Amino acid sequence: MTTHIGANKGDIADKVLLPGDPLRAKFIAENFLEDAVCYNEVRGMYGYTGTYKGERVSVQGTGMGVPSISIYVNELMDAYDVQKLVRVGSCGAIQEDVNVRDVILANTSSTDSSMNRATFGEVDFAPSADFTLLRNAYDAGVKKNLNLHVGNVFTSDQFYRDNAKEFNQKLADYNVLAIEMETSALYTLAAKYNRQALTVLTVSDHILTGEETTSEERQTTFTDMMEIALDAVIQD
Ligand SMILES: O=P(O)(O)O[C@H]1O[C@H](CO)[C@@H](O)[C@H]1O
Ligand SMILES: O=c1cc[nH]c(=O)[nH]1
Repeated sequence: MTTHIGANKGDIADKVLLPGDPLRAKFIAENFLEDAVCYNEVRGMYGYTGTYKGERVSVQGTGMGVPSISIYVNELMDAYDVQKLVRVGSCGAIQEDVNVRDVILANTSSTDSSMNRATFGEVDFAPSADFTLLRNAYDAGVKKNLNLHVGNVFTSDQFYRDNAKEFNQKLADYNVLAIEMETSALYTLAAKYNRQALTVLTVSDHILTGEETTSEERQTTFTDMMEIALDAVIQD
């Protein structure tokens, strides 16, 4: 047991999918895992372990934002010895050629989170994806004929930002593909613990055009992302 996860060591697989939304964790467990068992309900942040194509896999909700995902990822890596972690999240696109429901693989993440400044001071640490997981997910996405993008995403500390238009335009000018709220922390912690991590995102809304999906769709229908994340995490 840890402060936020009510599981015994061994209840959690060494490969874990990480949706922000705990109900997306439940959906993945119910629709993709065989013999799924719920190991965590603390704070309603569901965690399940089952098998996918014969491999033991867990799925753990992380909540929203860097402080929340950092709690779960620290505990998963430190106390449960999790080795491979793939975030399956939603994001808002800021490029014209990235459309709602497209899938993004984050090879790196920029951020305004203070977490890395607290660790590195003046140095800008570059949080990066694990190459093997990235390659596996890319190959799985190509096989499924997805509209796939690989690039830099922005991990934001704010969902609602005062100077959003100007700020998002600056990010877009520097070729950032989309905005979400957790990846920089996941990649930084993976580097610290020497583990493998990747973020796979589905574009839930387009920040430039205003097009968006419903909360139900965000919870249950981003199945291409879920499948390529599962296929990536079970491969060597
Ligand atoms: O859909 P999830 O995984 O929660 O990801 C995105 O959605 C939330 C904001 O609505 C933030 O957590 C953001 O990163
Ligand atoms: O963090 C997020 C997620 C989806 N859409 C956004 O605009 N931001």
